[in-house]
Amino acid sequence: MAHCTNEDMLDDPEPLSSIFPYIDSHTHIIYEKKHKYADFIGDRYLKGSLIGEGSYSKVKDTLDAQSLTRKAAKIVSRKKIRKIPNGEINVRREVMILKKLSHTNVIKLFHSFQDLIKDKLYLILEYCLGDLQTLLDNSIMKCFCLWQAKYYFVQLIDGLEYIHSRGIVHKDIKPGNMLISADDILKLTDFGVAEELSPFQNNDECKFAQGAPAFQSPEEVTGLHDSWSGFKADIWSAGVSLYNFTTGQYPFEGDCLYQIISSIQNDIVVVPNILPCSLIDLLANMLQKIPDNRLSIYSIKSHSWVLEIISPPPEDQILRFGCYNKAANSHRGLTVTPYLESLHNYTDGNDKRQDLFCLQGYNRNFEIENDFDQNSHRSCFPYVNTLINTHSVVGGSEQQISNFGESADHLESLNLDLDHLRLANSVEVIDNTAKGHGVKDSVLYQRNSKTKHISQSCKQQ
Ligand SMILES: Nc1ncnc2c1ncn2[C@@H]1O[C@H](COP(=O)(O)OP(=O)(O)OP(=O)(O)O)[C@@H](O)[C@H]1O
Repeated sequence: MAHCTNEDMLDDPEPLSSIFPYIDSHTHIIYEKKHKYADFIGDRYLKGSLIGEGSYSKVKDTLDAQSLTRKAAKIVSRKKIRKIPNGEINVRREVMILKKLSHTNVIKLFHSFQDLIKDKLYLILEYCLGDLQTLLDNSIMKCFCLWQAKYYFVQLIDGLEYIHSRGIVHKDIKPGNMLISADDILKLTDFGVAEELSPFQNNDECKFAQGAPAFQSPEEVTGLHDSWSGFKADIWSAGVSLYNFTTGQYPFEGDCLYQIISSIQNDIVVVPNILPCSLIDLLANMLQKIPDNRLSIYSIKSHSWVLEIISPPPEDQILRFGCYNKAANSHRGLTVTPYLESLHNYTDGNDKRQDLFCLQGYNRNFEIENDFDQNSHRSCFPYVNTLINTHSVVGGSEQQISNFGESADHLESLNLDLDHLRLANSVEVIDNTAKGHGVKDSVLYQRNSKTKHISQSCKQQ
């Protein structure tokens, strides 16, 4: 255990919350670093820190020890969901629906399982930086520039078109349920209240209203209808989301639920006239109170605002995760590092982690070039050791290759660039096409300011 006095603490970047203080000899406060024990979900997913919390779940940063990619583990407490009406049914429905879906703009579920002893359900999901609601809430203007609003809106419509084509009505479309991946792609999430239409049903009728009231359509909130078009209700919610993206406000508001419902039912939508006419027209037609008068996905995709090209604004006008907080990294640093250290009994002192510059690799047969002894390398760099070991047991399936991405940019998005492991630009990926799948293994590191290279032998399978 590392000890340090309170003077030492001044230079210690470790947040105080992770340090346990106690009093020694009346004069000094001695701080003892809280030990982090490696905790796996199953024998494959190493848990990192909490990245989000829902009403019955916690979402944790996770390293997939097989593919060495970053994932998000949604951990659902069954004890909590038993107290929520339909709680367990909703989670099971979400898993069932996600398993059937595969689209760029829908969150990917890699794995789901339960732990009967801990009474928990686990969903291993694609890792994202956060949701659009958080991004908007943390911005000054609370809205996107038109270019960025359109960038996300088009992806939202693509995602909706896909799920509708698979007979799924989302029922809870809102910015909080749109996650953004590290490569800035919108992912629809939270299918807990989604409805899967029966294959024998010849329409998209839904009977149960769910989701956030401010985003619900008039036909859902009034309670006057036995059923309504699920697809048109999702389009209404997408219209409310677009209104929010571009104005920072909601088209129908109120101080209480009754006022919101009354506004949705009765108020005419007012769009600020500083917005372009084509956008005003799109919003007005997506927010038509009569579902039959509302635009279809097809007409939204061919609407003039969607088709017209907007030039991107300067980078500082685009909202990014972390940009509202200068100290934060726009790609959150991987938080499993201390757990990896614990797993490998890493002790600091002469902190060789600082030497490590870049790490990326894929699959089998690493050879250590030049003077760097393999064994000392392993003891000095527990991370590399872990990664090499896990590589050696990984097969070369297409799935893993696609997890690894296609370019240096994409590799960066995998967020292996934690505090101690920074990606160098020179990560090399060759032939990522269906032809060969030959991803060139590469582990670059720097020691004593000298870049070295653990080279690869990439045989194609
Ligand atoms: N795949 C993911 N990658 C990164 N962060 C995520 C991921 N999934 C969820 N989160 C974060 O975790 C938070 C909680 O997500 P979760 O889906 O459990 O609950 P929620 O839908 O936001 O809340 P509730 O269940 O109360 O409706 C989200 O707000 C989001 O910021």
